[in-house]
Amino acid sequence: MDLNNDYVLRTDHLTKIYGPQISVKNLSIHVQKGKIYGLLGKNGAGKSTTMKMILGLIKPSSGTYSLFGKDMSKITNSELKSIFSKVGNTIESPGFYPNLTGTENLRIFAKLRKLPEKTIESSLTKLGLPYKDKKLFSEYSLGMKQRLAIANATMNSPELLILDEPINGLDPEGIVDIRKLLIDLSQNQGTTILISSHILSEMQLIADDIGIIANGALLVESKLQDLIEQNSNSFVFKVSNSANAAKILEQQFKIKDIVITNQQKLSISHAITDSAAIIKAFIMNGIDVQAAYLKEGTLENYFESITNGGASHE
Ligand SMILES: Nc1ncnc2c1ncn2[C@@H]1O[C@H](COP(=O)(O)OP(=O)(O)OP(=O)(O)O)[C@@H](O)[C@H]1O
Repeated sequence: MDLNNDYVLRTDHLTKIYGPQISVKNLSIHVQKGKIYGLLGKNGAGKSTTMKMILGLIKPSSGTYSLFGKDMSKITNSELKSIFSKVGNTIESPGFYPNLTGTENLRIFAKLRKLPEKTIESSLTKLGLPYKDKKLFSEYSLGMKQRLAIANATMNSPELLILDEPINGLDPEGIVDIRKLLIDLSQNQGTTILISSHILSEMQLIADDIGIIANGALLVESKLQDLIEQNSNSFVFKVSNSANAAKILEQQFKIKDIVITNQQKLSISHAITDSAAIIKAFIMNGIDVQAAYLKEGTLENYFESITNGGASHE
């Protein structure tokens, strides 16, 4: 990534230790102005802990971070207030009152921020929630609760929006709505967004940049596009003898970029068009073929390969 860029948020070796547990380890991430940054990791990877440190909800054990160019370990209380007035988030998960409606709940937060009534209506409408209806928060579905949290976080048009797993619990229609909203906020309003998720197919559709964390440590930080291009399609064969199969690919088909995964699996690091001819050649040489398929260069496949196991899909 371009390290000379204009960062709205930057962490520098941020670390959080709970007793024997290192929840976040030397994490340095760089979030550029107006971009959507996807913080990706399995459950327990350290995403929420990172976000809580950035929001000042928990204190880092070591390391620093800056918001809007200000080193947060060196700022005054009044600067702190003005910086956080430009940040919206869904992590503090405002104690929404169960016995109030969505509108009544947002009205409380709007009053605290001195926002007019019309922002409540427009925030709710943008998130597909009813304005001034009778449904109590306690009767909301998980998806509606998520939408209300995002409506609350975006109500004061924050410059930086920090969203912890905002699409968890949403139905497909809800996911599309949130995707459109976030892309609109980033592209048309210049909002910078840090979003955590383990739903990689969705992150591939919205993120500009990504950081992948595992066991609290950053494994990779990259422009999403670069990462997808560098990890393009591959073609996989599951066979009875991968060493012999590799020889046939090299000698008969002049294919060079072959990766032997194990005795029964190998892949070619690009898409191929003559898989039928290859399978025929394998069989004629006494090699059984259990499977032959194109593995797309998706974020999900990349994530699986570097985290050694696969994303959580719950
Ligand atoms: N207050 C705490 N005390 C002790 N350990 C904690 C505390 N908060 C988080 N942890 C641990 O730190 C690690 C990272 O947790 P964190 O919630 O940041 O992960 P996450 O990536 O957000 O995962 P999830 O998606 O499940 O929330 C986990 O092992 C968790 O058990």
